[in-house]
Amino acid sequence: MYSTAFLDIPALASAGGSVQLPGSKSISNRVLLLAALSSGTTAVHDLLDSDDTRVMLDALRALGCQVALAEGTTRITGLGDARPAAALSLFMGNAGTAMRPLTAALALLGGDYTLDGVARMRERPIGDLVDALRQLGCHIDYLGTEGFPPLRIAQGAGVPALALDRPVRVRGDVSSQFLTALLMALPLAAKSQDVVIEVVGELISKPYIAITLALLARFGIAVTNENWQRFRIPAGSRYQSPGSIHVEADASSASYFIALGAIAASARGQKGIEIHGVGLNSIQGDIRFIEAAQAMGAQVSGGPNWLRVERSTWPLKAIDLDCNHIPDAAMTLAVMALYADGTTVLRNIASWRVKETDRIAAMATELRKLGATTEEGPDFLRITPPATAQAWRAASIHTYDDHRVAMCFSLAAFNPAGLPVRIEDPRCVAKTFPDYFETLFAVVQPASTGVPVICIDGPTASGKGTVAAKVAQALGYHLLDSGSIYRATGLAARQAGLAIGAEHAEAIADLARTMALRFDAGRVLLAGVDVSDAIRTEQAGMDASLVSALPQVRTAVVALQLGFRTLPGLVADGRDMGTVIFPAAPLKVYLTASAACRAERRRQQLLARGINAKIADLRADLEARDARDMNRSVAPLKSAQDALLLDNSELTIEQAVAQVLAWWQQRQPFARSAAG
Ligand SMILES: Nc1ncnc2c1ncn2[C@@H]1O[C@H](COP(=O)(O)OP(=O)(O)OP(=O)(O)O)[C@@H](O)[C@H]1O
Ligand SMILES: Nc1ccn([C@@H]2O[C@H](COP(=O)(O)O)[C@@H](O)[C@H]2O)c(=O)n1
Repeated sequence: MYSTAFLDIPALASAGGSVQLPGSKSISNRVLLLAALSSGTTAVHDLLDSDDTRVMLDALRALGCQVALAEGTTRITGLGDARPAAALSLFMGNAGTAMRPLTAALALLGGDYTLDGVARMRERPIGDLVDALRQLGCHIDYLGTEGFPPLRIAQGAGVPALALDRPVRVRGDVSSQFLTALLMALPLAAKSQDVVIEVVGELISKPYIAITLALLARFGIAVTNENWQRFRIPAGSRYQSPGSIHVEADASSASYFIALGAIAASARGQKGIEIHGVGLNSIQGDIRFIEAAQAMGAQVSGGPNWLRVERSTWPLKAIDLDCNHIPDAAMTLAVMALYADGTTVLRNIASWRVKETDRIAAMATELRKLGATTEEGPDFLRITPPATAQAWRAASIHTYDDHRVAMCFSLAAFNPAGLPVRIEDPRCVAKTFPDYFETLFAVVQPASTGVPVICIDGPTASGKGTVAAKVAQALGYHLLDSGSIYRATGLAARQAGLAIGAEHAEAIADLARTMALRFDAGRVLLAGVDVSDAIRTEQAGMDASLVSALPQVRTAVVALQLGFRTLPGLVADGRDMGTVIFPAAPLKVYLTASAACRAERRRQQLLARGINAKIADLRADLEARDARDMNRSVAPLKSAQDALLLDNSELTIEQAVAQVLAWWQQRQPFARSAAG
């Protein structure tokens, strides 16, 4: 997951391969609550692991449910007749699928609870649900603004006598989650008589209600659906754990990859994108996004648990669509509209205004930043794509703490202008799809501009490694510590009993080419053994300097280094990154510091490892190493002609990092366009 301030996605050209989607958020949180309300233990397979499901799990644990995770299966032991003795404060984050159903369930369980969430949750309406529960006789108070969280459910003395002799009425035209919440909770009250729920107004998002009904049936509650207007829960209803249940992958998450297949040219040798975990028979309403994508020109095939999507009509066809049946996935259509042959209109999407953010306003604003023309109404959005490739702009997409905004705008990186897209706060995808960007990067290829590389070269102990690691971390880029490749080669040569010199150049080059070197979470593994410390000694540095002077060895490790250049970008540190390995890199830094300063830094570094070395010796060693690195015949250490010099003798690490990042920002197009 990317936890950086922003994530720059370079211009993309094609896609191909297969993706496995995470479990559905809607199904996961419904299953968790139903398992909690049942007696016995339910084994939940493929549960989504995300912010919103964690919120639900935390709440269930606080209520007294046992939750155990082992080998990808979550086991929930239901509450049975147990109730928490003391008052509980529950934090719901921004998870509507936890806040609404838990409010109803807790009101019907009895007890004292406070339910709150993040600032946006306090703006998301819940009044219609609370009204319905109050009608029944439940005691619920608002602790802030009327109609919005935080709430207090105050039924320490137990659930009051409920008015079940008449239908419970709830509005269906603001959020279908209110009805879902009642449907999941009211079986608790349907003991000696049927409970009837009556929908007031047109019921929106019926497919989500269909999911609720299907899952209730799996947990033993057979609700009668009377034309989506009345729902009857039969007397004597009891939640019964199915024992084991599988969570289908998220159909809304599939929308980004369906759109990807529709937008991106197939990568060489590939036939579009294959999506696993959800298929044509999905119980989720958002699967009907496929029909919308097909209407725009996508070619979609599939089976029970998989889909394949290929680009067909190009440009895509503009559509005018009532999106009430696919409220979440329809946001993806708004970005597909950027690639259409005219104006697309998405209608009947008023519910977007009360989601994680006001999604109509958010989408309109961010699409405009890219160069599109948009018009928004109370329940529609009209999108006209940029008229020409030149009319596209590199935008920094504000994501409003809304996972779907972040995910769907990643697809703007296929713009014909070859511009990158900046996604602000990429971590927000953790709500439903923590590894979204990693999954995307595994199946897309960059445009001709390539994957960006920042090179940081310089002499020994100038701070290259430290600065490079921090720059990479700030940008979410990969890191190539090229020195460690030479260090590992030196170690491998010693282990093989080879003296390091020209006479063994071929043998050492063979070792370098074939050694099983792996970089894993900051550790260096040689033939499966962690050699991170062994290659950091002063002797290993000298050996590295010797092997790196052998031309055969340098050639042997070129491909390995080039292989690090993967999406979304690379920071490479070494001696010849900017001069030889990545000569076209868009930013090259030559990082240096005075010899005295570098020797002192090295002394401090060794002291931290409990090694006391003389500063004069250290300085002599590093000057000898620099001299060899600078004077060897191949790829000598020198500043690339187009490198920027950074002498950090007088800088802190943070200042050096800030300078490199500032130079990188100057090379980005976002700053200019973000204001526009
Ligand atoms: N302003 C600074 N910038 C970078 N590093 C600094 C700075 N001040 C102190 N240091 C310290 O200098 C030491 C050497 O840094 P580092 O190991 O990153 O250098 P290097 O150039 O990668 O060395 P080598 O060439 O041996 O791999 C580290 O302990 C680092 O914390
Ligand atoms: N691109 C590179 C990187 C390193 N070397 C040689 O390896 C030695 C060790 O490098 P460190 O950065 O880990 O200290 C270094 O002294 C160089 O001789 C290289 O040649 N090219």
